[in-house]
This record gives sequence, C-alpha cells and structure tokens, in this order.
Amino acid sequence: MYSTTLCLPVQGKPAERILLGMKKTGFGCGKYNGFGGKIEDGETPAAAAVRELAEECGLKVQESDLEDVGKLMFSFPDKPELEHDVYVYIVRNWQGEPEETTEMKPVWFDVPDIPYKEMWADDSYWLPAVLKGKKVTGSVVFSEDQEAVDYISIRTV
Ligand SMILES: CNc1ncnc2c1ncn2[C@@H]1O[C@H](COP(=O)(O)OP(=O)(O)OP(=O)(O)O)[C@@H](O)[C@H]1O
Repeated sequence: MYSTTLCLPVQGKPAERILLGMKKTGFGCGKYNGFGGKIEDGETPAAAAVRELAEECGLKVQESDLEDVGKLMFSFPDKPELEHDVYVYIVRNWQGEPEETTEMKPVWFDVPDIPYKEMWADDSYWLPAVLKGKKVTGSVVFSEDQEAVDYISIRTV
C-alpha cells in the first residue's frame, strides 16, 4: 500500500477549464489524468503535490495554493501491490506555463469536453463533483483487468 497525490489545475470557479496530462510512461500510460505521483518517505502530501506538479508539467505552486478536495482509495484485488490512496487537490494559482515533460503532455480541456473515455474509469464518478466545488472521499475496487470499476463508494461533502 502506498500513497500518491493528484493535482488538478483549473480556471474559473466553478471550474470552466481543466489542465490534464496525457501520461507517457509507467502506470496509467496512455490515459489523461491530473498531475501527481508517489509520496516519498518523510514527505507530506502537500509537499509531494507541489513537487510532482512541477516535475510533470512545469507549473510552480505554493502549498497554500493547494485546495484539498478529497481522498480516494484504489484497490486491485488481483494485484494487491497496486493498492494505493490518493490525496486530491485543485489549484487555481500557479507560476509558469504548462510544458510537456518526459512523463506528461499537458492539454487544456473545457469542462464539458473532459475526455472521460481516455481516463481512469473511476474519474467520471468523482471528478464532476470536485469541479462543482464538492469534497470527495471514497474507495474504488478495480476488476481483474485493472481497468473496469467493480465497486465504488464515493461520499461527497
Ligand atoms: C486507479 N485509478 C486512478 N484514478 C485516478 N488517478 C489515479 C489512479 N491510479 C493512479 N492515479 C494517479 O496517477 C498518478 C501517477 O501515479 P504513479 O504512476 O503511481 O506515480 P509516479 O508518477 O510517482 O510513478 P511512476 O514513476 O509512473 O511509476 C498519481 O497522481 C495517482 O494518484
């Protein structure tokens, strides 16, 4: 079990546009997602979120720019080593311009055009609520192909 962060840069409140990245390597390769990754030993979730956002798309934020919008747990009964949780943040203020990196190609989407079919299957269950200003907590169990959602429980606050 490991912990990760996921940062979602948005414009507008409620959100009108979102920056997603096409992941080019590793877990989730070929999918659009927010920016984030594993929290390192001794690192806080907020520090990891700031670091990963800069590493993956070049946007610089302060920890005070992170809006905590929830926590989710992902489990994969057929691959227990993939089990992880994710601290999800929205950011509305940053410095710099999105740039393509070896890990991610950033693309802006209008919220009605978010490409859910090219994203993790859980995203369509909770991202719309987050973009409307809600906080989410919950857990997702993936099927044996690690792609489809077998069970999902999301609570919005
Ligand atoms: C299963 N359903 C999922 N739905 C939505 N988002 C998911 C996710 N599963 C993982 N994520 C996110 O994907 C990012 C990369 O994670 P991950 O590849 O593990 O991290 P990191 O970049 O450090 O490692 P690699 O160098 O690629 O191995 C990280 O933000 C993580 O929260």
